[in-house]
Amino acid sequence: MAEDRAARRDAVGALGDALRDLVDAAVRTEVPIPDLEKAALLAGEITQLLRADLREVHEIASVDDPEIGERWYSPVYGPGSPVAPPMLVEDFPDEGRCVGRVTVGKKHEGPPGLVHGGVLAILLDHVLARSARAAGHGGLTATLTVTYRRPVHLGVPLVLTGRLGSVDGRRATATARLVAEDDPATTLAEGEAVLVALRSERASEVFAKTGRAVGAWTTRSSDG
Ligand SMILES: CCCCCCCCCCCC(=O)SCCNC(=O)CCNC(=O)[C@H](O)C(C)(C)COP(=O)(O)OP(=O)(O)OC[C@H]1O[C@@H](n2cnc3c(N)ncnc32)[C@H](O)[C@@H]1OP(=O)(O)O
Repeated sequence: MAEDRAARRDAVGALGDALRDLVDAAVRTEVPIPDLEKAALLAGEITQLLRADLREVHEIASVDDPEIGERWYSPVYGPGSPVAPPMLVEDFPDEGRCVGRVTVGKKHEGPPGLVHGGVLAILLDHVLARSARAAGHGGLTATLTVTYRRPVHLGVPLVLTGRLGSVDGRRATATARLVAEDDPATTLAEGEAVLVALRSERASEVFAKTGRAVGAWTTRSSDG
């Protein structure tokens, strides 16, 4: 079974890579209209193939690991997600820190040539929540503050560092910083968040429709 899941994860990742290439080509192409029309038909055929067996919208993917918290279709880091940049994230739980590495492409453009501010917010939110989660203080984002200091260009390798700050009961704070890999001294954007772990009875209520225990995403590790 474990081997089946590993093989499926590989296949999901390969499809994700192919679809991200497709999305990149789709948002950059200047081919003639007949070619656009042909591409739309071909895309429809792929959709039909995949729709033969779909999860319900609340169902967790068979490739996911809700106990650890990894999600194969995360819009931030999911190997299977066509909309994920995707960001690669490394956890340093003992330091309450995580580091994300990402290069944002055309599909996430805001002002011409620049990364959309909302996309920067999702990337910051992820490393903020994840730095707390990695250190055992998982929770939902209650507040998120983003400060945009410099324009962030498409196609530039970026590094995001999230750090757990204080922990007080179910509430934790975290801070994050975004820089270009080749200019780590210049802050491009900063994030601050308050993360609140759900009470376990509330978590059961909120996530009932998934039919699974999802503590990895919502509660402190000490809550089980
Ligand atoms: C390996 C893979 C990793 C995976 C890593 C995962 C990364 C995923 C990142 C995704 C993060 C998200 O997008 S999360 C999704 C977006 N966020 C949400 O959907 C949250 C929606 N909001 C809510 O459900 C609620 O408002 C909560 C849970 C935030 C709080 O409700 P509650 O649980 O009833 O809280 P309550 O009892 O009132 O308060 C508990 C304590 O928190 C404080 N508190 C509550 N709200 C706030 C607030 N906005 N600012 C300050 N403090 C607050 C209260 O004062 C109290 O402190 P005291 O009196 O005890 O001192």
